[in-house]
Amino acid sequence: MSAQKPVTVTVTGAGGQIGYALLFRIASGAMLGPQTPVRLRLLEIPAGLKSAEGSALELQDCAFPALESVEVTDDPARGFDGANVALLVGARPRGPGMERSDLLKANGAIFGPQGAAINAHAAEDVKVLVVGNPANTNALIASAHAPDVPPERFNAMTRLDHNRALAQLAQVLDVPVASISNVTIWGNHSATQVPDISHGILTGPDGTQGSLVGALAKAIGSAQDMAQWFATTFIPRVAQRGAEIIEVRGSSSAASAAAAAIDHVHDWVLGTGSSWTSAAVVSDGSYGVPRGLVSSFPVTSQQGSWHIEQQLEMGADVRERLEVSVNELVEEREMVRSLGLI
Ligand SMILES: NC(=O)c1ccc[n+]([C@@H]2O[C@H](COP(=O)([O-])OP(=O)(O)OC[C@H]3O[C@@H](n4cnc5c(N)ncnc54)[C@H](O)[C@@H]3O)[C@@H](O)[C@H]2O)c1
Ligand SMILES: O=C(O)C[C@H](O)C(=O)O
Repeated sequence: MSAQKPVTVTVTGAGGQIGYALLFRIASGAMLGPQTPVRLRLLEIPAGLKSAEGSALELQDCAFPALESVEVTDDPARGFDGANVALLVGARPRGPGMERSDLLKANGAIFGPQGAAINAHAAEDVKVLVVGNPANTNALIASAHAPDVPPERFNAMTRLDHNRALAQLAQVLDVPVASISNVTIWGNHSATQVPDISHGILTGPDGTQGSLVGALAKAIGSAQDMAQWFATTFIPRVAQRGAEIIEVRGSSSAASAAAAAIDHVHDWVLGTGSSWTSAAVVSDGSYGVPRGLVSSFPVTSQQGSWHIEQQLEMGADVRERLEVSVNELVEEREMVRSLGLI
């Protein structure tokens, strides 16, 4: 994707909460750079069209220099036609009394056909980020219906979990977020996700780098207190932050989810540098995660492709937690298989 060439970006669920927080940042150039012309396609179901059309009017009123066009449609063939980047946000939320299998079934009916439409109509270089929950397995479903698109191009979003972890750490250490690097979220975007700080680096104001774990032990009191804080405060805080937001706000995270989607695609397309981030990508078998599952890993991006960081040492605790999260992904895959969705 060259910098000046127009990029077609499709957003599903564009009339929803995340859509409203996402569209204006894409159009302003926050995702692909201010010099990259963007053609936006807003894909909705009929019930969401009015809301998406309202956003299209507001986008026009912003007069963003990089925004070439906006089109609203409820036709997936048109919505994904020529798409270079597709953000699959629209999903069926969990309703009262709904089981996980009901949710997977309802979303299979969305992500299967959308995967097929991407396969048939998107640009050859399409990159797909699934945000709608359950994101990892929805990405698996969409990818299964797009046999001509390499599975590496279907990602699920764990960048919000990654950003949440960075923010919590920065707060405890009273340092800028940007001074913390090489933190990882492993596994599923669910309460079983595995935040891991064991390789974390803290960069001081003078550029010197030290161990994040060491700095935390100092800030919290001792290595033992730090381990206790990590297991009983930090991990639940990060892994259950989505539920906390729902409780406090009355609906799920929207602006922070949109910001994370912007970060994910920005880094995927424009590169990460040497520090890694977290993204759910198709497993190549690394770290014992079964091949083909969409699982979160530490990743860097160069020239538009993610690379899973290799040969990181993994402590017993991280390994055990990852096994639980991966087992959940395996169960979800079995469930969608038994429902005939993949
Ligand atoms: N991965 C993450 O970190 C993360 C974070 C926050 C939210 N989410 C998930 O993102 C999803 C969207 O959240 P939201 O707050 O924007 O929800 P929302 O209900 O406000 O909006 C969803 C929109 O999707 C549309 N939609 C439904 N089915 C569609 C289809 N087949 N095609 C196109 N559009 C369709 C709806 O009409 C609605 O406008 C939810 O599944 C939520 O759980 C994920
Ligand atoms: O947790 C949720 O259900 C919403 C979302 O996935 C989040 O992490 O905020």
